[in-house]
Amino acid sequence: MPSRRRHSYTGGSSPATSSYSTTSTTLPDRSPAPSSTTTDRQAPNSLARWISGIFINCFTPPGSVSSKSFNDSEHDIRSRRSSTGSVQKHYYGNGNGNNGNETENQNQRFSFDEIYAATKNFSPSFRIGQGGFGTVYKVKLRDGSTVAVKRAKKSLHDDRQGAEFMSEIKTLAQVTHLSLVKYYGYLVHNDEKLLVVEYVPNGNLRDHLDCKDGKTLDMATRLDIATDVAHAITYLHMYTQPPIIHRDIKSSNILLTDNFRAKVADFGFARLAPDSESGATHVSTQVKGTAGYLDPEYLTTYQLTEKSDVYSFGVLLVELLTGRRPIELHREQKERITIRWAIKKFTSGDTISVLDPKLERNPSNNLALEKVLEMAFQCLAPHRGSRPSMKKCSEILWGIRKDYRELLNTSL
Ligand SMILES: Nc1ncnc2c1ncn2[C@@H]1O[C@H](COP(=O)(O)OP(=O)(O)OP(=O)(O)O)[C@@H](O)[C@H]1O
Repeated sequence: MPSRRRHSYTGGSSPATSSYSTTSTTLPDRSPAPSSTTTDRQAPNSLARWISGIFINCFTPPGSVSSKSFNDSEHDIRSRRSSTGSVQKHYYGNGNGNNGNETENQNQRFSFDEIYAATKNFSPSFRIGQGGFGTVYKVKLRDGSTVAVKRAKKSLHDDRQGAEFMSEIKTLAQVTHLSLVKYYGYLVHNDEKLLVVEYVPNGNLRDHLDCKDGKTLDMATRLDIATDVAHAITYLHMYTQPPIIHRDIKSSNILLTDNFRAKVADFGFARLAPDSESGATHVSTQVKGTAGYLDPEYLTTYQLTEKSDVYSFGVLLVELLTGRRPIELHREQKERITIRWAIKKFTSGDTISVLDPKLERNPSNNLALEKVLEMAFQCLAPHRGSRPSMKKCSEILWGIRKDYRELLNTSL
């Protein structure tokens, strides 16, 4: 498992963007939602300071989430005071919530008891992952289907985590796309909260880049994955109403199918994007995401737009091509921040040296590296206004993939 690096930036020292220069071309933004915000502050000065800021500020103050993102009335949540005086919330769906099992899922095909039995009381042998939200289990249901169950950490069962949990559910419930992990439902049972989602069988992208299964992802597969992810985020930004900003695009949130197609997971941090009609912008009092992937302009302004996802996607592209994590602390200083190192190499004309050493140097791989990196650096522009939309990224990637295949076929 990759180490967890989720951090919340809580203010204090001014986080900063990099002083690097990107390639000069600026792609037109075709995103329908406004990506500029009411204030456009000065770009900060140093990526290094920004990174260190993240490490210094790596905590989330309890109760600091500003808004509860689940609408009680919409979901028939009935609050009542328990004998101990604490407020308990119960979720009623189809009326099948017997034995303390309550579910919001209208077409319930699983119950808490079933999941509890199938995992032998959440035995570690059914565990497939661990994240900030809690532990993930692989569960075979009685109808023969397999699902992934995310069990919320008990220590996080406070209002803050509750809001996050509801946020994830609400967001997931809205979206259906081949390249997004499907939502099935959730269960609340006493102090247990379980989120039930589509099981994606082939692990996460980070583990594959680390060759945990002993096999290297070839360039064609990496391009397919990049294209799938671009399509999924484009869908969130353009085809959901209101638009959804993922907020936590990273390699451990990219899950792979048996055919190595990508599905974007983990909407726990997702928030609804600014409403394009009203022109409102989301100003959050706390920044969430993962160190190394966070948009520096979001860190400075606290204003969230789709372009924050574009930035994280740029980091992900560099990770896909180099095989390196966004932050590699074991390396010498000048190579620790992978995007900085890659940008330096690219601008000095030494692009080829950043290619994942596990990949063959050949004309088609070199072409893909050059083209994808060029686009990645546009995504990483310090100012969001200079970044392409995800739709534009999808189009460019599609073209790169086509050129790559053609060159590959001619050189065979
Ligand atoms: N739907 C799923 N199908 C298969 N495996 C999954 C699924 N969801 C999560 N996993 C596995 O569990 C791991 C942990 O997932 P989780 O989303 O809880 O945390 P994370 O993305 O690694 O970290 P963070 O909490 O910081 O986002 C994933 O990296 C993946 O390997």
